[in-house]
Amino acid sequence: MDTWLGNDTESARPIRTGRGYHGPHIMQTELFRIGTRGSALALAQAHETRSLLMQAHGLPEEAFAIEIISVTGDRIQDRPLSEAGGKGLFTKEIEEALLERRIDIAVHSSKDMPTRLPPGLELSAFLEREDPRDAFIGRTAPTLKGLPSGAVVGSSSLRRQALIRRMRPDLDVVTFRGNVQTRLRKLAEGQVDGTMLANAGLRRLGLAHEITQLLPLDEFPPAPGQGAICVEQRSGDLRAAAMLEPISHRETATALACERAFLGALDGSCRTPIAGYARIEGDRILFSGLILTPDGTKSHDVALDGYALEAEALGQEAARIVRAKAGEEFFDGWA
Ligand SMILES: NCc1[nH]cc(CCC(=O)O)c1CC(=O)O
Repeated sequence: MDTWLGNDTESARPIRTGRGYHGPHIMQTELFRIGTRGSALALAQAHETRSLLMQAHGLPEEAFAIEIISVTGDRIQDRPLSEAGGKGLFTKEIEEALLERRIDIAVHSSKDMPTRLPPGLELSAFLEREDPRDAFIGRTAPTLKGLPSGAVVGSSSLRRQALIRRMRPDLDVVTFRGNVQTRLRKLAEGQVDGTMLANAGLRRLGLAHEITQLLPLDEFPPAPGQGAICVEQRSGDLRAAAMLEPISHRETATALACERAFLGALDGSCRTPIAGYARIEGDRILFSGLILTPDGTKSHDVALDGYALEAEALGQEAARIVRAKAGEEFFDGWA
């Protein structure tokens, strides 16, 4: 068994943790393995999670191993992911590693997580959410509204493409893939006049200075889960649950339960432009959702509030409302 204190019985003493849990099931000297994709953003998120765990449990860095796992979504670079089909392009191999016990937890962007997880796995922690807004990075104009007619904006997200077309039908929206750094390089090379990325991701990468405009939430609502890191574990793994419990952020978890219920009830796939954002105020939750056609010409919105305790039911209710407003034919053409 790998331990970070070595197998020498002298040094393999139990660790006292600050707020510790001391159940007999917990082998505190055993390495805790954190699985992640290898992109710079994924690694930044895994490091952030590790720091929080170190702080919460008074553990040194050596208590953790960060395991990089290659996923299909990162290997496909030549076509839009919506064409590659299937859900979980960023999660499948990582979830296999979890189920095979090669890792103890997996750190993800909530936005990339399918609403239904494989049996035996669960999302057991959501870290405090970063700013959920989308950011515009303009090369020839600082704002989306300031771009001249015919300017080219690159985005790989169907939601962003639809929202840009809704706001500026006169722009040329092109598919733009690659990780954050690749997209910034393509922008600098002049392939496009501007691009959109999540403020949260840019901040985590120390690239917030590249942003020329932050889009308001009402004009440019984010994807469900945007800006929130989530952690997945095997159901019933008490050691992982105890490790994650102190770093989980309750308000974020509540907001995410609502947003993911909305997405799940709409059966959101990669081909459906769906936006949804929930915020907590005291014991209340306020949700707004939007569905669009990919060309941005038609959209239906919904805004609801309720008790935070009913977050999931509120998300489902919002989905029913927006579905009824849109009519089933709205989904037919492009579902
Ligand atoms: N699909 C890629 C992805 N997944 C999560 C983020 C941003 C970080 C976040 O939303 O937490 C990004 C990049 C982007 O949209 O700019």
